[in-house]
Amino acid sequence: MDATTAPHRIPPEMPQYGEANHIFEMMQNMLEQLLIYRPEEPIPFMIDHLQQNNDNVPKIVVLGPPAAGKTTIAIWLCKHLNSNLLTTENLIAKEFSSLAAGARGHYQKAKSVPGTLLVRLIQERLREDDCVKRGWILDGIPETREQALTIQTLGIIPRHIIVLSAPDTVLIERNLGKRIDPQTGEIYHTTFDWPPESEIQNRLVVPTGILELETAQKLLEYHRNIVRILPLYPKILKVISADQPCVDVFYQALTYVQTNHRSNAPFTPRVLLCGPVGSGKSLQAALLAQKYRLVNVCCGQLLKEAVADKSAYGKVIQPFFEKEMAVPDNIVMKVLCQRLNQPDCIQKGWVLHGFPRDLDQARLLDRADHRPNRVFFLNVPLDSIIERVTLRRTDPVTGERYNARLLAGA
Ligand SMILES: Nc1nc2c(ncn2[C@@H]2O[C@H](COP(=O)(O)OP(=O)(O)OP(=O)(O)O)[C@@H](O)[C@H]2O)c(=O)[nH]1
Ligand SMILES: Nc1ncnc2c1ncn2[C@@H]1O[C@H](COP(=O)(O)OP(=O)(O)O)[C@@H](O)[C@H]1O
Repeated sequence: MDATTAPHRIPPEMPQYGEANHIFEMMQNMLEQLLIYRPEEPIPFMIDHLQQNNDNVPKIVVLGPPAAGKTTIAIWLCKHLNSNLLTTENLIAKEFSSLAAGARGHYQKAKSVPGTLLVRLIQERLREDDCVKRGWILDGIPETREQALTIQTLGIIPRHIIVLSAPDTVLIERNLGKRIDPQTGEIYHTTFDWPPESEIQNRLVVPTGILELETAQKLLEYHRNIVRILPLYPKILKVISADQPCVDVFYQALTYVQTNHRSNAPFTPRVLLCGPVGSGKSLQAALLAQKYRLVNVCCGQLLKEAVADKSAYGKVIQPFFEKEMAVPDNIVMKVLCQRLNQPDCIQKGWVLHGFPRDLDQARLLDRADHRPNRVFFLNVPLDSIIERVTLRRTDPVTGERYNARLLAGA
């Protein structure tokens, strides 16, 4: 094959650098902001965007019916993630803001704020330094599809959306026990979350809007709106049952908001299967290689092939095989790297098993820039291992491995 038609050899360090530094996601976020804001001067805008370096700060929305625990969970997430809580109440309470003053007027009259005004308040708040640097958590906003669409067009794109859910009857009952600490804004409950300190107990107040009929009306409004909002966020939302202890809801929410979504970045799987002898590494490797068109790299097999081919490395390895001694790590690494550096492994990706077998070998693999991006440990009880290995049969012609019990049953 002449040089002009040979596949371009992509050094493995290129895709690995892109993955390790999330270059694709960084460029994708910047492109998104450019298209949303369409700045007159794109280059200064991009420089400013990159200097903000806030692609990975929390950008969370907590939705749910009344009494589901939105505010409770949002407050706990804010504390844990050191981020900023945005609620209708604290947005309109903002001082020295004509927008907020206008919104307070509406809220005092109708106990609600017009959607367009609320979204402008959010936009104003998110431009502030603390939200840019430490992210934000929106509690119960957007309330309608129209608000969600306006928020999106303003470039306010959440990274995670938590949707709490619980039966209406549970929520109506639960809301009756809601109590608020007027000093700290903390939320408690007469049954599920009563403060131990008598000083706090004595100053708790009963919030408005928690009576059965009021909660039932809010539930109707919520159910009417939520079914029109959720389709706008197909890939970034998680529904969590709020009909369980607060702490359990919180940890499920925290786990979710701390995961990164699968990005559209080009991804070359470099899979490592670890596990004791007989745990099924070879079998799973063959299945993964077939399903995802990966190169199946069995370290033991590579060494045997080198010896069988009488290659330069094979001649060095053979004496170790004959004496049934472990082949030195540096020689194993040379054979392995020779295989992993081949175009098929770089372009298709690989599933490696039988190496590393210890920490020194793992460090050698890491230093050789063949870092796996998916690692699985096959954990099998000892008695199963013993049964499998004793029942293992290998086809001397193909090298295929079988289980005598499964063969007998075949
Ligand atoms: N029941 C059962 N048997 C399995 C499974 N995976 C593998 N085996 C059998 O267990 C034996 C060992 O499987 P292998 O895939 O060779 O295990 P391995 O981890 O590659 O073993 P080594 O290469 O020696 O470390 C074979 O006889 C397989 O047929 C499994 O998931 N369930
Ligand atoms: N998972 C839960 N189990 C029991 N009570 C809860 C739970 N989540 C919240 N609460 C209580 O229910 C009441 C309403 O919680 P709140 O966070 O204000 O809900 P929302 O903001 O969704 O209206 C509060 O008294 C709170 O302590």
